[in-house]
Amino acid sequence: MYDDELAKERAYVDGLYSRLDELRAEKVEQLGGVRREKSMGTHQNRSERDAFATLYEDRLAQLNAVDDKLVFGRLDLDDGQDRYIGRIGLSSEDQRQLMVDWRAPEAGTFYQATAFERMGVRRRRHLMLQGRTVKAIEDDVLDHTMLVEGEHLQGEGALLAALNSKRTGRMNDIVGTIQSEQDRIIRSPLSGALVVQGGPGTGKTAVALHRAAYLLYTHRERLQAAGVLLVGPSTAFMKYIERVLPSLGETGVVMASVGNLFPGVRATAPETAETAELKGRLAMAQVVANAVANRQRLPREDVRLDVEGTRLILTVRQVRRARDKARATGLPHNEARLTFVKTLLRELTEQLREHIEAAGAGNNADRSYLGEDVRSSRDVRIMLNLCWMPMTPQKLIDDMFSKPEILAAVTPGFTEAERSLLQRAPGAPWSESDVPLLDEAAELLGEMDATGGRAQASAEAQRKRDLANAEKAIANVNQQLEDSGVDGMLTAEQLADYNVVEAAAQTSAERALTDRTWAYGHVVVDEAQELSPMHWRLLVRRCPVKSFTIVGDIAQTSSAAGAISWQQALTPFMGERWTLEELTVNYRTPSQIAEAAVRMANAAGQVVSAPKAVRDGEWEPIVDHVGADGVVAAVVAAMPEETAAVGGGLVAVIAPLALVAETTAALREVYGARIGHGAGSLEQDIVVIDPHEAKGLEFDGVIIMEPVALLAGAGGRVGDLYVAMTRPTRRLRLVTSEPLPEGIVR
Ligand SMILES: Nc1ncnc2c1ncn2[C@@H]1O[C@H](COP(=O)(O)OP(=O)(O)OP(=O)(O)O)[C@@H](O)[C@H]1O
Repeated sequence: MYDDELAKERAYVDGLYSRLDELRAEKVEQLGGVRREKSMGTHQNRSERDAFATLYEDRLAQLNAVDDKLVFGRLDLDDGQDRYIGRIGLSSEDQRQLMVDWRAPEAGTFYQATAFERMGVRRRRHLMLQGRTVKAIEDDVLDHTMLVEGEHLQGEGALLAALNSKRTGRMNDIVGTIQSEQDRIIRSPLSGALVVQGGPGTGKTAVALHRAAYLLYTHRERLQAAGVLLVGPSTAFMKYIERVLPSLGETGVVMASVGNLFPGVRATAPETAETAELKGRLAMAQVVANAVANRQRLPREDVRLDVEGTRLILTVRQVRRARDKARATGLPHNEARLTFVKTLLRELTEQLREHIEAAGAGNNADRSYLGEDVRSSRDVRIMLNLCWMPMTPQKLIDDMFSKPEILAAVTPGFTEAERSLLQRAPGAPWSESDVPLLDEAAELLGEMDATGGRAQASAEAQRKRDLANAEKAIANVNQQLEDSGVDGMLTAEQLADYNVVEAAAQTSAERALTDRTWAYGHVVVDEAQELSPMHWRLLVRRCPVKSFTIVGDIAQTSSAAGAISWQQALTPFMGERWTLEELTVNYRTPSQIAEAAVRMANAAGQVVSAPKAVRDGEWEPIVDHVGADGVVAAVVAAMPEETAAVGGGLVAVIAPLALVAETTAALREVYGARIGHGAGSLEQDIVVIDPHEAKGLEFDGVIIMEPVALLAGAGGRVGDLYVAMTRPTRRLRLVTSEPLPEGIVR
């Protein structure tokens, strides 16, 4: 019986792959066609062909990316029809539906139907493929009249098979085994902010990625031009997840770690918890505003300026009036500078004219050069810059933190201790908590080129005003819709429209990455508990319609600037416009290890959501007590046992930052290139990382070094140790020179 069914499914799946190959060949043919014609015809013809070429290339890339496990399910329905569910939709040449895209409404029952609520489904079949071959099938029979003796197919559950598979250092999609509580979240409406709270391993990252793919599919018209931004905690994490969306047939999502959210800056410098917390406070927005105002200075007294041998006087009053006029434009600093400079140049030119006329010197021809004389005077240029210096965000923030007199001037109300937390050397590398400050500065400074390329500056200023108007209009429309109880997402089209500013041949994603003012249609934030209020302020700027998916676990917060509750973190930015969903099942960590992590957190006085683990493991956590100088050696000694236990899987050593380098070196002496460390080293089978880098990742086996140090480094929170303990899918070992934190051992 089973073999017959298997043979039938194999034949059907062969047919699906043949169709996929046919479509691929078609696209290759079409692409070849437009490429051959490319150099001919008018400019318009060429650009049309370029557009077609891009379209075919995208479709071809999508067809290539979905090859692995193309299909994973089949539904048998009450009406006698069956329906195959796969990564994309496929139809035969005569438009017969062969396979439904998992995101289509009619595929929803594959994830939602239960024996209690069948939703018209008699049987759900999981097809488990290896390469292009169906290796096994497994049925959930929902209609019990179908349960004929001997017909109920057995086999290891598709879910457990996925969970028990060895980790590769890259996240896989879960499209074949999405559980119903996850599916409900993935398919939630687009508008507003959705917060997904869930303990470790509950699939938050998986859900966030599948939701991004779902939203792009379901709201393609609204989202394709504006784009979707996905924000994660670190570059190692972004690398870990980077293959998931392409495997779901989506390549257009813009992905950025928190440190990369400001174009042109890669912020990775470490920083103390106290400094990060202080820089993350909302009060820093005012500090940055003060720093900008500080660059709009008045001279202490009237100044004399030399213009071609003539002495002119610039009064404090004149400068103040010009400053007020420039500020009244409401433009950002660099753009308002034009008004400031023009006003003073005009007044100084007038003064020069009066001097020359009074002296009876010069003729009309000379006078036309007066303006130029004033503009090119060294004294005048220096004075104008001193009073209103054009600035880049980088220079503003760097000066503010490295020049004590500026720092003191812009931080009234701060204590000396707080100022010393902010102080640093000029040109010091950027940290993650600098990113929102740079963004805030860029917002207040505007574009640099305000006097040089005037046409460009005024076009840019016009664009900014248009953008601001559109945002205002959106806010109004949203408010009206909200007041009348209607979903407010009509506005994404408008967004898309005003993003199409310089419609170049770039994709939205490419443009969005380099454009700080890009307004996304939706933003997905992973590990969101780590974000400071200033980070949230930046993210809301990136998505004025406030359409967000926010996933995280409050108990895993380890940043001192991070969230204590979702309410506290989000209310300042979203008001009450957010809803909370919870995920309750832990798919990663075996019960023995998950329970030890919860006991440890509880013993430290922290309440954590304790999701139910779907699997029991083979081992309780293993503990090695060693002398203070024996920790590194103990890790090296334990490694053969650990790698053997996970049989070729991935092993991670999670160490306090201070021990990472020494441990990596000691392990390399034995294992050479098998040892990776730091971001992007997940291809090796043994890695050494610190708790920050471990966020969001998972490994077959984990060795934690000095758990007490992880607790101590986290400023009273259990986040780092809790995160580290919940990374393994199979085995956990702790190597400690101090008494173990309470709760870990039963
Ligand atoms: N429905 C599912 N089917 C198969 N695997 C799943 C499913 N849900 C989650 N998983 C697997 O469970 C593991 C944990 O998922 P994920 O990393 O998304 O959890 P998380 O909630 O983001 O965890 P953390 O907060 O601890 O980083 C991953 O290997 C993921 O593929």
